[in-house]
Amino acid sequence: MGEVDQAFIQAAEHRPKLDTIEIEGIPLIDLSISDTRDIKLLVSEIADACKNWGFFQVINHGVPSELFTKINIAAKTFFDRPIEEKRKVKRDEVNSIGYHESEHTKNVRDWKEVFDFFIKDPTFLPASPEPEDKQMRTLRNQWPDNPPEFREVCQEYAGEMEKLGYKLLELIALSLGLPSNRFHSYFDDHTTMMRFNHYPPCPCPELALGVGRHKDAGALTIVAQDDVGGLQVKRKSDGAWVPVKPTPNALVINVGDTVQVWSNEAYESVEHRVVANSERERFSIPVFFFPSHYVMVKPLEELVNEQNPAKYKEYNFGKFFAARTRGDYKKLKVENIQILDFKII
Ligand SMILES: O=C(O)CCC(=O)C(=O)O
Ligand SMILES: [Fe+2]
Repeated sequence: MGEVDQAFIQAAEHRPKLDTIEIEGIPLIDLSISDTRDIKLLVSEIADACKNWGFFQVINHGVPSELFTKINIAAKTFFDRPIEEKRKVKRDEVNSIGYHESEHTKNVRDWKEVFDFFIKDPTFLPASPEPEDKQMRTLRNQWPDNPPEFREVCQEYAGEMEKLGYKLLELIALSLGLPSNRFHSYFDDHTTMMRFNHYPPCPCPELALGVGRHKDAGALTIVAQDDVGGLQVKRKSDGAWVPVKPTPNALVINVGDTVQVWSNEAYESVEHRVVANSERERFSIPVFFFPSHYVMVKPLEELVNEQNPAKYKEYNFGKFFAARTRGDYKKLKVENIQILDFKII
C-alpha cells in the first residue's frame, strides 16, 4: 500500500490509544439449547446484549470449524496475489463489488484492502441515491481465478451465514416481543454482502486506523475475525473504546442501523472501528445483512404508540445504501448520509 500518505491520517480526536487495558468486554452468548438452557433464557440474553451493547459474540452457532479454516486459507491466498491480479476484479463506482484497496470511512482512508461479493448473484440496487432517478443497476459478482476454489468456498460459507443470519433475526424479533418471522419478508430479495478485510501491518498505528469509526448500515453483521485483535466497540455506558477479544470459534454479531429504526431505538447500532497493528497482518470476514432494495425502513407499528411515538421517518433502503457507498471511493466535502438524517426531532 506504499508509504504513509496524508489520506490515512486521522484527526487528533479520533486517533487510538494503543496501551490496552483489560476492561469489561462484550457479552459471549451460547446459541445452543439444552435441558438447562431454554429458548427463553437465550432470548433474554440476546435482549440484554442488544440493549446494553449492540454487540455480542456467539458460540455453538452451527458453522463447521473446517469451513473457517478453508475460508481463511482462501482469503489469505487471494490477498497474497500480485496487485495487478487483484485489480482484475477491481470494483469501481459502476460495479461496486469486487476488490478495492483505497476505501474511505468518514472521509479518511482505511489501512486495509477488501474483496466483496453479494450472496445473491445478481443483486439489484438503485443506480444513484437521487430520489427521482428510478434507474436500477444489476450487480454481478466478480470472481478471481486464484485460488481456483475461491468461489466455491465463498458460496459454501455464504450459505452457512445466510442460515445463521435468519436464526439471529428470529432471536432478535422474539427479544422485541415480535413473532419470530417478523423480519423475514424484508429479506426476500436481500442485498446481503460478504466482505474479506485484509489489514496489512501498519507503520503508524497511532495515526491511521484499519477502519475508521462507523456504524453498519444494515440489519445485522456477522464477523469472523482471526486471533490478532483490533476491533473496538464504543461502550454505550461511558463511550470508552472496548476491544473485542478474539475468541476461538466465536463469531462477532452487531445490530445495524436498520434494526435501530425498526426497533424505534430499543436497540442501537453502535459505533466501532479497527485499530491497525504494526507487526501482524489481520484478516476478518464480515457479512452484512441488508434488506431488499425496495424495503421502506421505519419503526415497526407494533413498537410505537402514543407514549413512544416513531422516532424516524421512513426511508428507502436501496437509496440509503446507494448514498452510503458513494463515500467509499473519494473524500466527500461533507459527512455522508446517516440514519440521524431521518430522525424526527
Ligand atoms: O474487521 C473487523 O473486525 C470489522 C470490520 C468492520 O467493522 C466492517 O467492515 O464494517
Ligand atoms: Fe463495521
